[in-house]
Amino acid sequence: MPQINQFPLGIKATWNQAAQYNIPNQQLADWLLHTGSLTERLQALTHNFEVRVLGQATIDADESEQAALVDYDKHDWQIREVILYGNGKPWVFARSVLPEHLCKTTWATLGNQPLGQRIFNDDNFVRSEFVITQLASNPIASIEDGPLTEHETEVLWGRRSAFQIKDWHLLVAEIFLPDCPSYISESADSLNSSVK
Ligand SMILES: C=C(O[C@@H]1C=C(C(=O)O)C=C[C@H]1O)C(=O)O
Repeated sequence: MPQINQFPLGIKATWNQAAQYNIPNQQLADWLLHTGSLTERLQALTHNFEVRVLGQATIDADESEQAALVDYDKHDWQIREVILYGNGKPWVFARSVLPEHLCKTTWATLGNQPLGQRIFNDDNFVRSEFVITQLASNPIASIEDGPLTEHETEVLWGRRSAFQIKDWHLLVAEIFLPDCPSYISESADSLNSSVK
């Protein structure tokens, strides 16, 4: 797996409601609007799953993220960027805006555990509606050496949603990278040959 040393990468995107897009197929729509843990869904497709933390630090969120967090000006925040790998391939680039208070208390030991393991094992979390984006370029292209992907995908799709737990809000954005199973037909033969 290539050595990765750039942080923050950021996500330069315009986010809109799903209804404003012509999502090319039902399978991709199902992945983009999946309300359960993305980590768990990906882990079910591979015996080799890994979270690679690109960085996590107390740095400013971008304008779009600040606008999406109603209490952005009231608290300190950390940016966390990770790549979720399946079978050694980069499947998802995720960027989260997290309350520094949670990062220093409840999630002080998060490290390279999936954030979803904390969120989806706590019934107090409430998820907002997804907004969707399409990216013309791969957000991790600048840090991946070697062939980026075997799968030709003109456009990359992503989603973002806010979570609330008690008085805290956080934002999670996930870009499905070219090798993500979300783009691979789930007919039994093609999926087994592509992602296992
Ligand atoms: C929110 C989830 O956590 C995943 C793991 C993340 C992390 O470890 O930073 C970020 C976003 C997700 O892809 C999830 O599994 O749905």
